[in-house]
Amino acid sequence: MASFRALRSQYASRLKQFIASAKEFEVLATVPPSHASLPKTLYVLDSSFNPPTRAHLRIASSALLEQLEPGSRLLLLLATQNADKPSKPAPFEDRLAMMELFAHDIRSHLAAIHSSTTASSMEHIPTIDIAVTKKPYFIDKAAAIEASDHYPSPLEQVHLVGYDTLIRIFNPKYYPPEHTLQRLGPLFSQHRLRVTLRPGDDWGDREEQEGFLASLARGDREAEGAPREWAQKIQFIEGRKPEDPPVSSTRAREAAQSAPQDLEWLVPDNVRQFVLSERPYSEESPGTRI
Ligand SMILES: Nc1ncnc2c1ncn2[C@@H]1O[C@H](COP(=O)(O)OP(=O)(O)OP(=O)(O)O)[C@@H](O)[C@H]1O
Ligand SMILES: NC(=O)c1ccc[n+]([C@@H]2O[C@H](COP(=O)(O)O)[C@@H](O)[C@H]2O)c1
Repeated sequence: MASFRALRSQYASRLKQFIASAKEFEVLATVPPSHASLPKTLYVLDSSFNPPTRAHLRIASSALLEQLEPGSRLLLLLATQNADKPSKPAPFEDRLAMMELFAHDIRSHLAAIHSSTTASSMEHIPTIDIAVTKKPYFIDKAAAIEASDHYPSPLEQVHLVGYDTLIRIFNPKYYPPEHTLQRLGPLFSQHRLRVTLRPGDDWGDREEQEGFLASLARGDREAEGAPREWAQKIQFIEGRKPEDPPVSSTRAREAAQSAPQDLEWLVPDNVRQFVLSERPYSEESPGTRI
């Protein structure tokens, strides 16, 4: 693995080229870098990776463990523009460097689980792509990935999101000028969502979250343009256990500033080393921002 500084500067220059280009989506790196076989399923984890956390690790690895076979591929996707937060002149290169370190964390995690069940080889551990997009909405991210010559076509995408993001995908305010959910049609005709429950004060308890899918399946959202059949394209996954503390990037950024010992359970090992060594969230650092 390259040094943290070298990683950051590699990504800074690749990112600059991407931003200056007309491209909407680009794979900047692949872990491991060798030529991988063509994927049959593409799992996509879109995040701000600010920083990648153990929640992201669980979301990605539980999906990949469902079918640990050659043919699954994971795409870690960073959007240079967010649906809600204003874009800022950003040192995204820190996040991209952390995404690459996170890719190694995911592969080590999968290898450790795999080797405890079989005589292991890294061959079965999925390849991970690190990519950027200029598109903030999932419908456009999915279309930009489809249009990319990096992957075979057609290829089913499984978007890995938390419950809070599912709610936002189903908010008609994002789909002007008609503001109907029909715009999600192309996403659900070809792709799926794998949603991790995120029980808590902000988004309701587990029963309330499961109620979302039941309501969609009953046809309660058809007047807004969401046919009941879409419920079959959405899989709900158990989140953290009630006794475990909630993990978020916000909490990891706070820990980096005031309780670095908590980073141990908030972020995976390689990411933690980067955060402790490069201090992207310290007051003086130009990397501090949401
Ligand atoms: N603890 C969690 N449980 C379930 N889903 C999660 C969790 N953490 C993140 N996700 C999901 O992972 C995706 C990427 O997360 P994101 O980068 O927004 O992390 P975050 O921790 O919510 O960030 P921040 O705290 O900076 O708002 C989103 O779809 C989000 O819903
Ligand atoms: N309707 C949508 O597709 C939609 C709505 C809100 C957020 N998003 C995206 O979800 C991702 C996570 O957003 P936050 O970092 O704000 O939690 C971002 O890439 C954001 O642009 C998409």
